[in-house]
Amino acid sequence: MSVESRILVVDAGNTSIKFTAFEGEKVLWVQRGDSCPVETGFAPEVIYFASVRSKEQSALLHADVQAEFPSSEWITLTSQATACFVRNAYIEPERLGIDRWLGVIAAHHLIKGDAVVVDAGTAIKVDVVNREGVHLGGYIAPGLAMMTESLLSKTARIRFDSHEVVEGEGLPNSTARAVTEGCHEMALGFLERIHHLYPEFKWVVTGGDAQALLNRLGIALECFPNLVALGAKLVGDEQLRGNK
Ligand SMILES: Nc1ncnc2c1ncn2[C@@H]1O[C@H](COP(=O)(O)OP(=O)(O)O)[C@@H](O)[C@H]1O
Ligand SMILES: CC(C)(COP(=O)(O)O)[C@@H](O)C(=O)NCCC(=O)O
Ligand SMILES: [K+]
Repeated sequence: MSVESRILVVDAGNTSIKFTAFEGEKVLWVQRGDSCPVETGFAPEVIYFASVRSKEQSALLHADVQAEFPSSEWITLTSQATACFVRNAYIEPERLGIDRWLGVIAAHHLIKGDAVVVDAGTAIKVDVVNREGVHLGGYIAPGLAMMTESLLSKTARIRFDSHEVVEGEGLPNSTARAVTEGCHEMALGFLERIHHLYPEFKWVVTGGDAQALLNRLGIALECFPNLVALGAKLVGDEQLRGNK
């Protein structure tokens, strides 16, 4: 594979799909959407595909992307016991979400030390990996939108318009603030409890809701929006070298 190889990473989460175009190690562009970007002028030699969606949805997305890039080689990434000098904590390694696996691998290679990885998306995932690259395990909790949605769908009177969600002073004094800030506090309390256990670890955050959480979290952390894509690049490149 040439140094300037063109790679497309497809990271399909349960809410959105992130498409990341690499030329060598450089990220040319990132697009978030529900289907493959078209007319990008980008011709990837290889596509690294990471999906946490169902087999059926993943197959449909595979077909959609391959139709846009028919001559590209395809590598579907799956969670393994080891990859890129990282060891998976799961008893059944393949059951660890591929987004979590790739985030842990990227964090290990970026931080090169003890790290806690927070990925705030459809779900909020927290994974711990030590400086030796041993994944110690982690948590899955509902994401911010999922928490709000569960309150709306399971109650008769929790109803509010998006324009009612405003920054306020003091305790929430409206349904919109009570729900929005209650869900934030749930997530923040969850993360701060874990921080008490791993205060010396470097905290790394990614995911579409990272910013929504970051500015209220009293923890020193670093945001890597492309963490999962970077992990996919590392794992895909290792697999590609192994196949040569
Ligand atoms: N352009 C966007 N489209 C969709 N969700 C977005 C966008 N920007 C931020 N978000 C937030 O990111 C969350 C999805 O985060 P993401 O990490 O993409 O989820 P997943 O990987 O689980 O699909 C949404 O719940 C939403 O709050
Ligand atoms: C927990 C997840 C659904 C999170 O996915 P996302 O929030 O990106 O949609 C995904 O990591 C997953 O399907 N995990 C499998 C179960 C596990 O990791 O134990
Ligand atoms: K994700």
